[in-house]
Amino acid sequence: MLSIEMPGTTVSLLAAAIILALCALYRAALPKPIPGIPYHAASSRRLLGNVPAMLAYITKSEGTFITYVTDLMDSLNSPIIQVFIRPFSKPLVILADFREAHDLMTRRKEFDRSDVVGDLFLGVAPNHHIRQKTNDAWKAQRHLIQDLMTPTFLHDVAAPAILKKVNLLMDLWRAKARAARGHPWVANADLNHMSLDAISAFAFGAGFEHSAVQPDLDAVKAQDYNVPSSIDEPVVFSQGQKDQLLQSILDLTHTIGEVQGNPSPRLTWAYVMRKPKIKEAAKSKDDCLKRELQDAVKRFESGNAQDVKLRSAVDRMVLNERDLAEKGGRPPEYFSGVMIDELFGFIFAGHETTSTTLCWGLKFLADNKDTQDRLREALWESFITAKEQGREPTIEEITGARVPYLEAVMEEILRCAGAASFVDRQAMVDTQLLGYGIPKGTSVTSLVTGASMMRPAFEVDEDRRSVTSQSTKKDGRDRAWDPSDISSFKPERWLVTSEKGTAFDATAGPQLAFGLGTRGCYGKRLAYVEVKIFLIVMMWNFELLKCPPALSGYKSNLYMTHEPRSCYVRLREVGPLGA
Ligand code: HEM
Repeated sequence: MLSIEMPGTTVSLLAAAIILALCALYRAALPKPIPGIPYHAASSRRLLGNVPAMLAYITKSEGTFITYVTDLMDSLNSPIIQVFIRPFSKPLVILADFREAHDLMTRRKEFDRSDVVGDLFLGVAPNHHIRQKTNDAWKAQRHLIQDLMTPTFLHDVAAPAILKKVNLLMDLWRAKARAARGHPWVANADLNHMSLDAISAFAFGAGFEHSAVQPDLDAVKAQDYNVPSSIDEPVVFSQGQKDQLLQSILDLTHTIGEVQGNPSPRLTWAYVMRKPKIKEAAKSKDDCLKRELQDAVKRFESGNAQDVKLRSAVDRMVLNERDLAEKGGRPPEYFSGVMIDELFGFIFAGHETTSTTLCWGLKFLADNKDTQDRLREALWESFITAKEQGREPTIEEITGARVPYLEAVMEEILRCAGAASFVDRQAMVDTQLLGYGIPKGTSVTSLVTGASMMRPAFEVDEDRRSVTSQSTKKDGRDRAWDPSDISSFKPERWLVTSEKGTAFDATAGPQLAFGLGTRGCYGKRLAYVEVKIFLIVMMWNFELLKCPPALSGYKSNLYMTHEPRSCYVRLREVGPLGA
């Protein structure tokens, strides 16, 4: 047997070298606070930074990362703090000040899309433009999905398809309301499935054969339900079996939530994407997207492209790629990774964000009867012909209507929900924020429902603000909510009254729900269309009754979006079609 003998001094030197290397590694992993920006002192001395304190807080208070940093900001009395959540990485800077966030996103060229967001979608859509910095490649890729948010496309193609899906949800709710006989039931999945059907209809057309709501409706109709003895006890409805494709899509989007806030997202993705279930889900999703693209290409190639009616976002993207290829003198790449990921992007960016917003909306409306009554009155007045004829408003009536109170309700739901709870940017150079030095590469995340948005703002010395932020104030273009009712759900804050009457003012005060600036939400207009159709049709058909306090809490979960923990509905049929 071969044995290696080492002299004692060599062993000691080796041991010392290992100890030194471990010490250096330990030091490198320890948080490196950015000078001046407040932080939790004890966390700065721990390898895992704020993570242990945050987990303890979340367990104790049933809070989330959002409530943790909000409380930390309060205790440090600062609109800007830093937290340490990734070993070996720069601190994450958290900002809760609308004026500075607005300035940073709309006027400060030193900030761009952050790597944190890029990492979040790495596994499911590595080629999606959300991961790119704002450069020529990003601009070129956005051409692929141009014209999808024009009023013509939204009103003529998207809205009718979405209305069909909302109507299917109304059928489900009629069936449930009749079976529930005044009892509440949990509605998160209903809205989640309707939003998945709606965004799929936008992406693939109203004729897309997969539906998440239909099996739920079939399941409710197939069963007799016994209601509990107490009227406040919820009825538990069984869900239908989803087909393989929709289940795959749900599984894939769910993985994004698992990676959110993870200290090493790249490693996690490498692991997650190798799981057999997720690998299979990704294949099933890719096969479906390729099939949809192939069908669209075939339709356009078999006839005169000008005469083929646009049915979906896939159709528009195929035409865009054809035109871009022609202009660039290259063959079209209809089935590239970029086309596939951009298409899937509609779903991962537009599905849960919208359904979570609607879940919060149901809660706010159920708990604010006056708002609900006023909204229904405003809708009855706007769609007077439909009401008199005892029918639902048509899609033309819906898309053509401007109802100030409805717009105010939508804006207020978006403000209070904060479904996408952070808006990220990254410093591309060494720069300044609220008077503190921000090293190049630092990610800065703005809280969508933090101070100045849903809580009174922190005081900030004017001279700590950026030059551009100061000039906004001097020009009288800064906006702030009245701190006395900033936390309340109050649609009226978005209305202005003049001698011409009452109008909706989108600039009445701070709003960060869709981010801001060049990298603000691409799908914002589609989201408004979906929320508008849903609210009109839902208000037309149902009254949302208050649920018992035990089912009406405002605690939330933070996965991919900021979701209400309990979203129950108790529905009574109303209106011209009501019982
Ligand atoms: C109520 C629903 C929605 C909310 C609350 C929401 C919110 C957001 C937010 C906060 C951002 C980041 C903006 C920024 O960094 O400034 C974003 C980006 C984005 N959203 Fe939405 N979104 C919604 C619906 C949609 C829909 C329906 C789609 C597509 C069909 C969509 C597609 C996107 C895309 C592609 C981006 C990335 C844009 C870029 O990086 O250039 N979103 N969204």
